[in-house]
Amino acid sequence: MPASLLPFRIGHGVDVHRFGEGDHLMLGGVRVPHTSGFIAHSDGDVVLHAISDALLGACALGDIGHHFPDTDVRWKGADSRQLLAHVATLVDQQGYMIGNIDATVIAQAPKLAPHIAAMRQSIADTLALDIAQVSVKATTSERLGFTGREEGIATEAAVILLAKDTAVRD
Ligand SMILES: C[C@@](CO)(OP(=O)(O)O)[C@H](O)COP(=O)(O)OP(=O)(O)OC[C@H]1O[C@@H](n2ccc(N)nc2=O)[C@H](O)[C@@H]1O
Repeated sequence: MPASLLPFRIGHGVDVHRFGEGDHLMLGGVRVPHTSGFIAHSDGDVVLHAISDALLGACALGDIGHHFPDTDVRWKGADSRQLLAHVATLVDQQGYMIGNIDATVIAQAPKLAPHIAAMRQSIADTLALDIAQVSVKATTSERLGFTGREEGIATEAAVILLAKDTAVRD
């Protein structure tokens, strides 16, 4: 079966950002106060980047670095919700709609539980999804590795896409 006719496509994305100067982090489109910022060309939103990479991966369209090079001045300080929204249009152009998203933030700090609901809503709003289609979780790495040493934050995301011509409608 040609890949373009697959009724479902899954994708997986990963992103990492190193802590640097600053007093907040952008995570899932939400401003989270912290003792550091991210070192990044854009706003460094590692959650939205991992989700964007998962959506691009599901469509075999490469990765965010290919679509939004960190050498392109257009993305300097960019709100990563713009990047995610653009990726969503690429998914739509491929004939797919987003089924659901599950992102896991790997961070020793800051405590993200208070911000999860806002992240889910921000992602759902950006992608015109119901919040029930968007999951965001957080976990520590038990103080192991670069995340455990609070050198940065990683995020992994999984998505499933449904072919629009086969998606079950209400
Ligand atoms: C979002 C943006 C916006 O400019 O920058 P940041 O705000 O994160 O800095 C970029 O899209 C962030 O792209 P991202 O993909 O995370 O950056 P990197 O990890 O540095 O990879 C940049 C490019 O190099 C390629 N790459 C990466 C690692 C590797 N061993 N070989 C490669 O060829 C990747 O395919 C990617 O297209």
